[in-house]
Amino acid sequence: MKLQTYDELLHSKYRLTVMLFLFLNTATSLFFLLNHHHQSPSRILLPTLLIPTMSTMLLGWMFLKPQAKFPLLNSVALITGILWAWHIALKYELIFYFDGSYLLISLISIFFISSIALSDHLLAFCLHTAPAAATVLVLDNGNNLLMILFTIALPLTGFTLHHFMRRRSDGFTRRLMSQLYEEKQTYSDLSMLDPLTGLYNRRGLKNRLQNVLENHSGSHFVLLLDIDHFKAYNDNYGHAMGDQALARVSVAIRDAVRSRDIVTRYGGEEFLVLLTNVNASIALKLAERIRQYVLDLDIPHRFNERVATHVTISAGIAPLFDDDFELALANADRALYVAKNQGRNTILCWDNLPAANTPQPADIL
Ligand SMILES: Nc1nc2c(ncn2[C@@H]2O[C@H](COP(=O)(O)OP(=O)(O)OP(=O)(O)O)[C@@H](O)[C@H]2O)c(=O)[nH]1
Repeated sequence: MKLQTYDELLHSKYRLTVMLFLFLNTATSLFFLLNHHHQSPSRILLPTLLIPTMSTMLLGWMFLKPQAKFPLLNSVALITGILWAWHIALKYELIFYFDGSYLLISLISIFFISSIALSDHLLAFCLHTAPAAATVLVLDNGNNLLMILFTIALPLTGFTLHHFMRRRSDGFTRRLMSQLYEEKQTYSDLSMLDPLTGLYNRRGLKNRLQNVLENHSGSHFVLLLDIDHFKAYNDNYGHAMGDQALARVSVAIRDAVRSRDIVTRYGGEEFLVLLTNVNASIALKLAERIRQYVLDLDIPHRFNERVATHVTISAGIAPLFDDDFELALANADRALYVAKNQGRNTILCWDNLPAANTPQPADIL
Protein backbone atom coordinates (compact mmCIF):
# COMPACT_ATOMS: atom_id res chain seq x y z
CA MET A 1 0.00 0.00 0.00
CA LYS A 2 1.37 3.40 -0.95
CA LEU A 3 1.05 6.62 1.04
CA GLN A 4 -1.22 7.86 -1.70
CA THR A 5 -3.62 4.94 -1.20
CA TYR A 6 -3.55 5.50 2.57
CA ASP A 7 -4.60 9.11 1.92
CA GLU A 8 -7.32 7.86 -0.41
CA LEU A 9 -8.54 5.56 2.35
CA LEU A 10 -8.71 8.48 4.81
CA HIS A 11 -10.50 10.56 2.19
CA SER A 12 -13.16 7.92 1.57
CA LYS A 13 -13.58 7.53 5.36
CA TYR A 14 -14.18 11.28 5.61
CA ARG A 15 -16.72 11.09 2.80
CA LEU A 16 -18.60 8.29 4.55
CA THR A 17 -18.55 10.27 7.80
CA VAL A 18 -20.21 13.26 6.10
CA MET A 19 -22.80 10.99 4.50
CA LEU A 20 -23.58 9.19 7.77
CA PHE A 21 -23.90 12.50 9.57
CA LEU A 22 -26.30 13.85 6.95
CA PHE A 23 -28.31 10.64 7.00
CA LEU A 24 -28.68 10.65 10.82
CA ASN A 25 -29.79 14.30 10.80
CA THR A 26 -32.32 13.56 8.07
CA ALA A 27 -33.70 10.48 9.88
CA THR A 28 -34.00 12.27 13.24
CA SER A 29 -35.68 15.37 11.80
CA LEU A 30 -38.10 13.19 9.78
CA PHE A 31 -38.97 11.36 12.98
CA PHE A 32 -39.83 14.68 14.66
CA LEU A 33 -41.84 15.78 11.61
CA LEU A 34 -43.90 12.58 11.63
CA ASN A 35 -44.58 12.94 15.35
CA HIS A 36 -45.62 16.55 14.95
CA HIS A 37 -48.78 17.41 16.87
CA HIS A 38 -51.43 18.73 14.44
CA GLN A 39 -52.51 21.51 16.76
CA SER A 40 -49.00 22.87 17.14
CA PRO A 41 -48.24 26.01 15.11
CA SER A 42 -46.55 25.17 11.84
CA ARG A 43 -43.74 27.70 12.40
CA ILE A 44 -42.07 25.19 14.72
CA LEU A 45 -41.67 22.93 11.70
CA LEU A 46 -39.31 25.30 9.94
CA PRO A 47 -35.94 24.14 11.39
CA THR A 48 -37.07 20.48 11.28
CA LEU A 49 -37.88 20.96 7.59
CA LEU A 50 -34.67 22.79 6.80
CA ILE A 51 -32.46 20.01 8.23
CA PRO A 52 -33.67 17.15 5.97
CA THR A 53 -33.93 19.48 2.96
CA MET A 54 -30.33 20.61 3.30
CA SER A 55 -29.09 17.11 4.23
CA THR A 56 -30.81 15.28 1.36
CA MET A 57 -29.63 17.87 -1.15
CA LEU A 58 -26.04 17.44 0.01
CA LEU A 59 -26.40 13.64 0.11
CA GLY A 60 -27.78 13.61 -3.44
CA TRP A 61 -24.95 15.81 -4.62
CA MET A 62 -22.38 13.53 -2.99
CA PHE A 63 -23.94 10.44 -4.61
CA LEU A 64 -24.11 12.04 -8.04
CA LYS A 65 -20.59 13.47 -7.96
CA PRO A 66 -18.45 11.06 -5.98
CA GLN A 67 -15.21 12.70 -7.17
CA ALA A 68 -16.27 16.22 -6.21
CA LYS A 69 -14.93 18.00 -3.14
CA PHE A 70 -17.21 17.31 -0.22
CA PRO A 71 -18.84 19.97 1.91
CA LEU A 72 -16.81 21.01 4.88
CA LEU A 73 -17.95 18.83 7.73
CA ASN A 74 -17.42 21.60 10.31
CA SER A 75 -19.70 24.06 8.48
CA VAL A 76 -22.44 21.46 7.99
CA ALA A 77 -22.13 20.43 11.66
CA LEU A 78 -22.46 24.06 12.81
CA ILE A 79 -25.47 24.81 10.57
CA THR A 80 -27.37 21.68 11.62
CA GLY A 81 -26.37 22.33 15.26
CA ILE A 82 -27.93 25.83 15.09
CA LEU A 83 -31.07 24.45 13.42
CA TRP A 84 -31.42 21.83 16.18
CA ALA A 85 -31.00 24.54 18.85
CA TRP A 86 -33.69 26.57 17.11
CA HIS A 87 -35.95 23.50 17.01
CA ILE A 88 -35.45 22.91 20.76
CA ALA A 89 -36.20 26.57 21.61
CA LEU A 90 -39.40 26.65 19.50
CA LYS A 91 -40.69 23.40 20.87
CA TYR A 92 -39.91 24.33 24.46
CA GLU A 93 -42.38 27.23 24.25
CA LEU A 94 -45.21 24.72 23.74
CA ILE A 95 -44.41 22.53 26.66
CA PHE A 96 -46.63 23.61 29.57
CA TYR A 97 -45.28 21.36 32.28
CA PHE A 98 -41.59 21.10 32.80
CA ASP A 99 -39.62 18.51 34.69
CA GLY A 100 -36.43 19.04 32.77
CA SER A 101 -36.76 15.79 30.85
CA TYR A 102 -37.62 17.40 27.50
CA LEU A 103 -34.44 19.49 27.49
CA LEU A 104 -32.32 16.55 28.59
CA ILE A 105 -33.79 14.20 25.99
CA SER A 106 -33.30 16.83 23.27
CA LEU A 107 -29.70 17.30 24.29
CA ILE A 108 -29.06 13.57 24.40
CA SER A 109 -30.54 13.22 20.87
CA ILE A 110 -28.07 15.77 19.52
CA PHE A 111 -25.18 14.09 21.34
CA PHE A 112 -26.39 10.75 20.00
CA ILE A 113 -26.10 11.91 16.37
CA SER A 114 -22.69 13.46 17.02
CA SER A 115 -21.37 10.40 18.88
CA ILE A 116 -22.23 8.02 16.07
CA ALA A 117 -21.12 10.12 13.13
CA LEU A 118 -18.47 12.50 14.44
CA SER A 119 -16.41 10.36 16.79
CA ASP A 120 -13.23 11.12 14.81
CA HIS A 121 -13.93 14.83 14.34
CA LEU A 122 -13.75 16.66 17.64
CA LEU A 123 -14.27 20.15 16.23
CA ALA A 124 -17.35 19.13 14.20
CA PHE A 125 -18.63 17.32 17.29
CA CYS A 126 -18.31 20.51 19.38
CA LEU A 127 -19.81 22.72 16.64
CA HIS A 128 -22.81 20.43 16.29
CA THR A 129 -23.54 20.06 20.01
CA ALA A 130 -22.57 23.54 21.31
CA PRO A 131 -25.64 25.52 20.02
CA ALA A 132 -28.09 22.96 21.49
CA ALA A 133 -26.13 22.74 24.77
CA ALA A 134 -26.09 26.55 25.15
CA THR A 135 -29.82 26.78 24.31
CA VAL A 136 -30.72 24.07 26.82
CA LEU A 137 -28.63 25.76 29.53
CA VAL A 138 -30.36 29.10 28.92
CA LEU A 139 -33.89 27.61 28.76
CA ASP A 140 -33.35 25.48 31.86
CA ASN A 141 -32.53 28.59 33.85
CA GLY A 142 -30.36 26.72 36.32
CA ASN A 143 -33.05 24.25 37.43
CA ASN A 144 -31.20 21.13 36.33
CA LEU A 145 -27.80 22.66 35.96
CA LEU A 146 -25.82 19.74 37.38
CA MET A 147 -27.64 17.14 35.28
CA ILE A 148 -27.26 19.16 32.05
CA LEU A 149 -23.59 19.92 32.71
CA PHE A 150 -22.97 16.23 33.35
CA THR A 151 -24.77 15.31 30.08
CA ILE A 152 -22.50 17.73 28.23
CA ALA A 153 -19.23 17.07 30.06
CA LEU A 154 -19.23 13.28 29.98
CA PRO A 155 -19.28 12.76 26.19
CA LEU A 156 -17.11 15.80 25.64
CA THR A 157 -14.35 14.52 27.94
CA GLY A 158 -14.58 11.05 26.40
CA PHE A 159 -14.35 12.42 22.89
CA THR A 160 -11.48 14.74 23.66
CA LEU A 161 -9.42 11.84 25.03
CA HIS A 162 -10.48 9.60 22.15
CA HIS A 163 -9.54 12.33 19.66
CA PHE A 164 -6.00 12.72 21.01
CA MET A 165 -5.46 8.96 21.15
CA ARG A 166 -6.65 8.75 17.57
CA ARG A 167 -4.34 11.53 16.42
CA ARG A 168 -1.37 9.79 18.00
CA SER A 169 -2.16 6.49 16.33
CA ASP A 170 -2.83 8.22 12.97
CA GLY A 171 0.54 9.99 13.20
CA PHE A 172 2.22 6.69 14.03
CA THR A 173 0.54 4.92 11.08
CA ARG A 174 1.53 7.73 8.74
CA ARG A 175 5.17 7.68 9.88
CA LEU A 176 5.24 3.90 9.58
CA MET A 177 3.75 4.06 6.09
CA SER A 178 6.26 6.62 4.84
CA GLN A 179 9.16 4.67 6.40
CA LEU A 180 7.99 1.46 4.76
CA TYR A 181 7.55 3.26 1.46
CA GLU A 182 11.07 4.72 1.64
CA GLU A 183 12.52 1.32 2.52
CA LYS A 184 10.63 -0.32 -0.31
CA GLN A 185 11.98 2.35 -2.66
CA THR A 186 15.54 1.76 -1.42
CA TYR A 187 15.27 -2.01 -1.84
CA SER A 188 13.72 -1.56 -5.23
CA ASP A 189 16.60 0.74 -6.27
CA LEU A 190 19.19 -1.65 -4.85
CA SER A 191 17.63 -4.60 -6.64
CA MET A 192 18.39 -2.83 -9.92
CA LEU A 193 22.09 -2.34 -9.21
CA ASP A 194 25.02 -4.69 -9.46
CA PRO A 195 26.74 -4.77 -6.04
CA LEU A 196 30.32 -5.11 -7.35
CA THR A 197 30.30 -2.28 -9.89
CA GLY A 198 27.34 -0.14 -8.81
CA LEU A 199 26.10 -0.22 -12.43
CA TYR A 200 22.61 -1.28 -13.42
CA ASN A 201 22.00 -5.00 -13.61
CA ARG A 202 19.66 -6.60 -16.18
CA ARG A 203 16.63 -5.71 -14.09
CA GLY A 204 17.74 -2.08 -13.90
CA LEU A 205 18.33 -2.04 -17.64
CA LYS A 206 14.85 -3.45 -18.29
CA ASN A 207 13.35 -0.75 -16.13
CA ARG A 208 15.31 2.10 -17.73
CA LEU A 209 14.81 0.71 -21.24
CA GLN A 210 11.07 0.79 -20.69
CA ASN A 211 11.26 4.52 -19.87
CA VAL A 212 13.45 5.21 -22.91
CA LEU A 213 11.10 3.35 -25.26
CA GLU A 214 8.02 5.05 -23.79
CA ASN A 215 9.52 8.46 -24.65
CA HIS A 216 9.64 7.49 -28.34
CA SER A 217 12.24 10.14 -29.09
CA GLY A 218 15.52 9.98 -30.98
CA SER A 219 17.60 7.07 -32.13
CA HIS A 220 19.41 4.77 -29.73
CA PHE A 221 22.32 2.33 -29.97
CA VAL A 222 23.14 -0.86 -28.12
CA LEU A 223 26.81 -1.23 -27.27
CA LEU A 224 27.96 -4.64 -26.00
CA LEU A 225 31.41 -4.72 -24.38
CA ASP A 226 33.54 -7.59 -23.17
CA ILE A 227 36.91 -7.58 -21.39
CA ASP A 228 39.51 -9.40 -23.44
CA HIS A 229 41.02 -12.62 -22.10
CA PHE A 230 39.53 -12.09 -18.71
CA LYS A 231 39.65 -15.78 -17.85
CA ALA A 232 43.42 -15.64 -18.22
CA TYR A 233 43.48 -12.52 -16.01
CA ASN A 234 41.53 -14.30 -13.28
CA ASP A 235 43.58 -17.46 -13.57
CA ASN A 236 46.86 -15.59 -13.23
CA TYR A 237 46.14 -12.65 -10.95
CA GLY A 238 43.41 -14.22 -8.85
CA HIS A 239 39.68 -13.64 -8.54
CA ALA A 240 40.03 -10.75 -6.09
CA MET A 241 42.24 -8.82 -8.53
CA GLY A 242 39.74 -9.74 -11.24
CA ASP A 243 36.98 -8.11 -9.19
CA GLN A 244 39.08 -4.97 -8.76
CA ALA A 245 39.75 -4.82 -12.51
CA LEU A 246 36.01 -5.21 -13.18
CA ALA A 247 35.21 -2.34 -10.83
CA ARG A 248 37.81 -0.06 -12.42
CA VAL A 249 36.67 -0.89 -15.95
CA SER A 250 33.10 -0.09 -14.87
CA VAL A 251 34.15 3.37 -13.69
CA ALA A 252 35.99 3.98 -16.96
CA ILE A 253 32.93 3.03 -19.00
CA ARG A 254 30.67 5.23 -16.88
CA ASP A 255 33.11 8.15 -17.20
CA ALA A 256 33.40 7.78 -20.96
CA VAL A 257 29.70 8.15 -21.74
CA ARG A 258 27.06 10.78 -21.02
CA SER A 259 24.83 10.79 -17.94
CA ARG A 260 21.80 9.97 -20.09
CA ASP A 261 23.41 6.74 -21.34
CA ILE A 262 22.45 3.59 -19.48
CA VAL A 263 25.44 1.53 -18.37
CA THR A 264 24.78 -2.05 -17.33
CA ARG A 265 26.82 -4.98 -16.13
CA TYR A 266 25.16 -7.43 -18.45
CA GLY A 267 27.01 -10.60 -17.45
CA GLY A 268 30.26 -11.58 -15.69
CA GLU A 269 32.80 -9.48 -17.65
CA GLU A 270 30.29 -8.24 -20.18
CA PHE A 271 28.80 -4.72 -20.18
CA LEU A 272 25.94 -3.22 -22.13
CA VAL A 273 25.61 0.49 -22.74
CA LEU A 274 22.40 1.89 -24.17
CA LEU A 275 23.44 5.08 -25.91
CA THR A 276 20.28 7.18 -25.99
CA ASN A 277 19.25 9.97 -28.37
CA VAL A 278 22.39 9.77 -30.41
CA ASN A 279 23.37 9.45 -34.06
CA ALA A 280 25.65 6.76 -35.48
CA SER A 281 28.84 8.82 -35.62
CA ILE A 282 28.52 10.07 -32.00
CA ALA A 283 27.67 6.53 -30.87
CA LEU A 284 30.87 5.25 -32.49
CA LYS A 285 32.88 8.08 -30.94
CA LEU A 286 31.50 7.22 -27.49
CA ALA A 287 32.33 3.56 -28.00
CA GLU A 288 35.85 4.45 -29.09
CA ARG A 289 36.19 6.70 -26.03
CA ILE A 290 35.25 3.79 -23.77
CA ARG A 291 37.88 1.59 -25.41
CA GLN A 292 40.52 4.30 -24.93
CA TYR A 293 39.52 5.03 -21.29
CA VAL A 294 39.83 1.32 -20.43
CA LEU A 295 43.22 1.13 -22.09
CA ASP A 296 44.30 4.28 -20.23
CA LEU A 297 43.54 2.57 -16.92
CA ASP A 298 46.86 0.77 -17.47
CA ILE A 299 45.76 -2.34 -15.62
CA PRO A 300 48.62 -4.77 -16.29
CA HIS A 301 47.52 -7.94 -18.10
CA ARG A 302 50.52 -9.91 -19.34
CA PHE A 303 48.26 -12.70 -20.48
CA ASN A 304 46.23 -10.61 -22.92
CA GLU A 305 48.04 -12.50 -25.66
CA ARG A 306 48.68 -10.78 -28.93
CA VAL A 307 46.58 -7.74 -27.92
CA ALA A 308 48.30 -5.60 -25.33
CA THR A 309 50.10 -5.80 -22.05
CA HIS A 310 47.17 -4.13 -20.35
CA VAL A 311 43.47 -4.84 -19.88
CA THR A 312 41.49 -4.09 -23.04
CA ILE A 313 37.93 -4.46 -24.19
CA SER A 314 36.19 -5.31 -27.42
CA ALA A 315 32.75 -4.03 -28.39
CA GLY A 316 29.95 -4.53 -30.88
CA ILE A 317 27.52 -1.78 -31.66
CA ALA A 318 24.08 -1.88 -33.30
CA PRO A 319 21.21 0.57 -33.74
CA LEU A 320 17.92 0.04 -31.92
CA PHE A 321 15.26 -0.15 -34.64
CA ASP A 322 11.50 -0.19 -34.03
CA ASP A 323 11.97 -0.59 -30.28
CA ASP A 324 13.23 -4.13 -30.93
CA PHE A 325 15.83 -4.43 -28.19
CA GLU A 326 16.36 -8.18 -28.65
CA LEU A 327 17.24 -7.72 -32.31
CA ALA A 328 19.63 -4.84 -31.53
CA LEU A 329 21.25 -6.96 -28.83
CA ALA A 330 21.67 -9.92 -31.18
CA ASN A 331 23.24 -7.63 -33.82
CA ALA A 332 25.59 -6.02 -31.28
CA ASP A 333 26.53 -9.50 -30.07
CA ARG A 334 27.34 -10.53 -33.62
CA ALA A 335 29.52 -7.45 -34.05
CA LEU A 336 31.27 -8.14 -30.73
CA TYR A 337 31.92 -11.70 -31.83
CA VAL A 338 33.59 -10.49 -35.00
CA ALA A 339 35.53 -7.81 -33.08
CA LYS A 340 36.95 -10.56 -30.87
CA ASN A 341 37.88 -12.58 -33.93
CA GLN A 342 39.56 -9.59 -35.53
CA GLY A 343 42.09 -9.47 -32.72
CA ARG A 344 40.24 -7.81 -29.75
CA ASN A 345 40.70 -4.26 -28.38
CA THR A 346 38.38 -3.42 -31.25
CA ILE A 347 35.01 -1.71 -31.80
CA LEU A 348 32.83 -2.97 -34.64
CA CYS A 349 29.55 -1.62 -35.87
CA TRP A 350 26.93 -4.17 -36.87
CA ASP A 351 26.22 -2.65 -40.31
CA ASN A 352 29.94 -2.58 -41.15
CA LEU A 353 30.49 -6.30 -40.65
CA PRO A 354 32.35 -7.91 -43.53
CA ALA A 355 30.03 -10.42 -45.24
CA ALA A 356 32.65 -13.14 -45.05
CA ASN A 357 32.82 -12.72 -41.32
CA THR A 358 29.57 -14.39 -40.47
CA PRO A 359 30.33 -15.82 -37.08
CA GLN A 360 30.66 -19.53 -36.47
CA PRO A 361 30.85 -20.79 -32.88
CA ALA A 362 34.14 -22.58 -33.58
CA ASP A 363 35.75 -19.23 -34.46
CA ILE A 364 35.91 -18.11 -30.85
CA LEU A 365 39.48 -18.21 -29.67
N1 LIG B 1 36.88 -11.85 -10.93
C1 LIG B 1 35.73 -12.07 -11.51
N2 LIG B 1 35.67 -12.78 -12.65
C2 LIG B 1 34.50 -12.98 -13.26
C3 LIG B 1 33.31 -12.45 -12.74
N3 LIG B 1 32.30 -12.80 -13.59
C4 LIG B 1 32.83 -13.54 -14.58
N4 LIG B 1 34.18 -13.64 -14.40
C5 LIG B 1 35.15 -14.36 -15.19
O1 LIG B 1 35.23 -13.85 -16.49
C6 LIG B 1 35.81 -14.86 -17.30
C7 LIG B 1 35.19 -14.84 -18.67
O2 LIG B 1 35.93 -15.68 -19.48
P1 LIG B 1 35.51 -16.08 -20.95
O3 LIG B 1 34.04 -15.96 -21.12
O4 LIG B 1 36.11 -17.45 -21.22
O5 LIG B 1 36.14 -15.02 -21.83
P2 LIG B 1 37.57 -14.35 -21.86
O6 LIG B 1 38.61 -15.15 -21.14
O7 LIG B 1 37.42 -12.96 -21.37
O8 LIG B 1 37.92 -14.38 -23.37
P3 LIG B 1 37.36 -13.43 -24.51
O9 LIG B 1 36.08 -12.87 -24.04
O10 LIG B 1 37.20 -14.33 -25.70
O11 LIG B 1 38.40 -12.40 -24.72
C8 LIG B 1 35.60 -16.20 -16.57
O12 LIG B 1 36.82 -16.70 -16.13
C9 LIG B 1 34.76 -15.80 -15.38
O13 LIG B 1 35.09 -16.56 -14.23
C10 LIG B 1 33.38 -11.70 -11.55
O14 LIG B 1 32.40 -11.19 -11.03
N5 LIG B 1 34.60 -11.53 -10.97
